[in-house]
Amino acid sequence: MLEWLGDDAQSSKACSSKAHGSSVTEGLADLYRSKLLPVEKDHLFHQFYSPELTDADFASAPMVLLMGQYSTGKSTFIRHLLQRDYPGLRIGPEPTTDKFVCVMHGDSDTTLPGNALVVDNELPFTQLSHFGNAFLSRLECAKLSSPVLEGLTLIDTPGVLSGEKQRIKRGYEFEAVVKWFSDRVDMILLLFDVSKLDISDEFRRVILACSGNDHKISILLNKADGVSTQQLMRCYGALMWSLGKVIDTPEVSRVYVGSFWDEPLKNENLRELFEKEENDLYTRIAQLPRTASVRKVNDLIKRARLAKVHAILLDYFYSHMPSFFGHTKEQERMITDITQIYNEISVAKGLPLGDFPDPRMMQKLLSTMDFSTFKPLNADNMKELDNLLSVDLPKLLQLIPEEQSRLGVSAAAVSQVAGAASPFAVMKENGNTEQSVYQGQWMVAPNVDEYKAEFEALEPNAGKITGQQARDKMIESHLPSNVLHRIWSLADVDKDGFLTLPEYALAMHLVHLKLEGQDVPATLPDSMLPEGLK
Ligand SMILES: Nc1ncnc2c1ncn2[C@@H]1O[C@H](COP(=O)(O)OP(=O)(O)OP(=O)(O)O)[C@@H](O)[C@H]1O
Ligand SMILES: [Ca+2]
Repeated sequence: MLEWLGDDAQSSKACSSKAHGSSVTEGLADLYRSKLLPVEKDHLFHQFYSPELTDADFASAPMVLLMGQYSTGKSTFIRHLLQRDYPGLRIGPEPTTDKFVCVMHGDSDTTLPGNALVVDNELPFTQLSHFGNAFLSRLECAKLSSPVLEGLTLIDTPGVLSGEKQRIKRGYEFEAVVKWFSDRVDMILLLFDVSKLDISDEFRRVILACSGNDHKISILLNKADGVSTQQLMRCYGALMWSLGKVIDTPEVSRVYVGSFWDEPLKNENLRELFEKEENDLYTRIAQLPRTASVRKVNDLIKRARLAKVHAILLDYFYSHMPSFFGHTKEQERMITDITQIYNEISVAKGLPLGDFPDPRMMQKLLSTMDFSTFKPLNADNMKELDNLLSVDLPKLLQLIPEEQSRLGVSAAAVSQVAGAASPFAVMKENGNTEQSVYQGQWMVAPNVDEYKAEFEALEPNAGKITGQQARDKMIESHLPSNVLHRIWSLADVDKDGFLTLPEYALAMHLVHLKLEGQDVPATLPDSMLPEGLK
């Protein structure tokens, strides 16, 4: 359902893997090492803020972080997006996911425990080792082959429960981990269940941990088919109201309303809206590989500006230490007066106050340090850093549109409908791997005769019914359109946009199987086609 590129699966693979190893990301890694890292090292940047960046931090696929209170449908959403389960996936009405799971592309299905994940230098998770063993035992990587994951990594998270007990039981700082991820991901999806809109204190803290990354937040109002249209409108209002108390400007975040799974809709009234919303969301997600390059450059700009201010700040502390006596006293004075010092430096050097680090955080860290061990500014290194900010990074930003067109990443291709003939004009199927019970044969084969009367009642013309006629009939099942679309793609065997009786029988048989709880097969080998279609 989420096809990265046009029709040609092969070329799409080639392009999407190239997209992360692109010249922009390589250029960024080189610039970081030659022009920013020296300043970071001179002035203990890694002790104050975040560790040294690795090549994997630059080359990694874009990431989407899914968060929500328990049972809001996070894991189900991932299954829906991938059209299959990830290894180790558990779904249920009780709190089920108890780990952070990095769901990423791999040639075969495997899971990797947190300890192994954080020592893999090829992956952008090495810094997570700082959160300690209690966290690592709650971290996992699930690898699987999926076209969606070729351009994207998904982070499933444990549902947020309310209550102090859960906090203590965890043994690691949930919010700090969320902050780490939210700084690095490209999109944060906050899931809500229409029937449980209250935001617990715990979840509020988790959302607050994302602050500074508010622009990455999208909201997903899930299970929306479970209420009437009128109730839904009320829910929407109530959600914005409660979010307004947590996020500064919740109206800026896009809210996607729908029911993100493959089951029949409980309320048909809003089918069209849900389809459009789902389509919009998937188009947004499909565009992430493209926007990720811009995000990476912007993140580096942010980091470089902070490193500059930080270097000047530490140089100030160093040069204001008395030469002989009164070290401790002077140091304490500077820590107390830190905001005044910020102002002084801001004016003297023309640096915006917004670039300065949180003064309380600085006061805490500085209180354990000896200012006389800091280094004065290295003029050459600072010149390189200024050059990075004023010349190199802006130049790199300009390169991005060109690179994107070369890679051929086209948003239009993503939301393109599969074969104009499909009356379920939603999304493309994704050619996923066969995970179902079929394995090339029916348990109960479709019986064409059974559907004859039904088919005749639709008044076929020259032995065929139109896509529209089939649509009206198939929609009676209340199945969501993406499922009906997949069924249609399998049943319209000759792809002429019409259904003959055997094709119709095949379609309705698949509809009935789906309603009985079986998955729609990914492909139908000839041996599974009814008589008359082989
Ligand atoms: N769109 C939907 N409409 C109705 N029910 C749904 C929908 N999506 C998921 N569910 C049901 O909600 C329950 C919770 O789903 P799921 O386990 O995916 O949630 P979760 O957010 O991952 O939960 P946890 O935080 O506990 O891991 C399951 O019983 C699932 O079948
Ligand atoms: Ca889950």
